Amino acid sequence: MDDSEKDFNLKVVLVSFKQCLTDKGEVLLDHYIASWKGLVRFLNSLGAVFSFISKDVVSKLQIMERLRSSPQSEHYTSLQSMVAYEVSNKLVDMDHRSHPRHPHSGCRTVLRLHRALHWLQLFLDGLRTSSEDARTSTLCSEAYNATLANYHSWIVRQAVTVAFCALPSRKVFLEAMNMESSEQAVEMLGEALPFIEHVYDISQKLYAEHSLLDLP
Ligand SMILES: CCCCCCCCCCCCC/C=C/[C@@H](O)[C@H](COP(=O)(O)O)NC(=O)CCCCCCCCCCCCCCC
Repeated sequence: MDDSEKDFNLKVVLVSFKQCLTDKGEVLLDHYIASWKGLVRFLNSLGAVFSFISKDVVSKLQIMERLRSSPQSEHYTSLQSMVAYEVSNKLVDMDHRSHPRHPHSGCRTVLRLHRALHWLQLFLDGLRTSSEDARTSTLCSEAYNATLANYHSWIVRQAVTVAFCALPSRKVFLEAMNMESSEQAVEMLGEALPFIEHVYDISQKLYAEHSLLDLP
């Protein structure tokens, strides 16, 4: 963790998920993208071993930013408006095709990030509730095996497992959050997690209602 990251506070990133939600329960895409950019910045601070992961997230965020700055941008203000627009205009590949027509639809791109948000939620909760001597790599892989692993190829799963071994101890990880103490970091996780869970739950319900949870 180099000094320039010292002023970077994970709490700001995790709590920023709160801004994604409107009082009507919409998930605003600009804030969703901004929160993910914060997560990528934190991930990059953990070391180059995770660069293959952050590169994939950055490429997906770029797809979403292109949609947000396209002539159709007003349809992409929220996940709800995005789903309504892409589904009603048949801009989403609903099943595997030999020649995908919409390989970079907003719906399928956000679905990949949405699944990763579930991993993050389980990992952070594991970090929060585990004992002092818990191994971060175990917490990470347990959360991964319960979520993203189900959607990844064998090769990706192998690469991820190797990357997990590079993770610092729980104590060092909590310190990397730039809070005063481990206790403060655990408390912060308890405050921030509900915001992530709320965004995840609303997105999950939206995707389930439109049968979009298995987009290729
Ligand atoms: C803290 C260490 C971070 C461990 C991250 C665990 C999840 C690892 C997932 C690795 C996948 C990377 C390779 C990409 C595979 C893609 O094929 C695959 C599918 O996309 P496609 O259908 O377009 O191909 N991509 C994905 O599933 C997206 C994966 C995104 C993973 C983001 C992981 C979270 C990053 C934020 C970490 C911040 C940690 C903060 C903790 C205090």
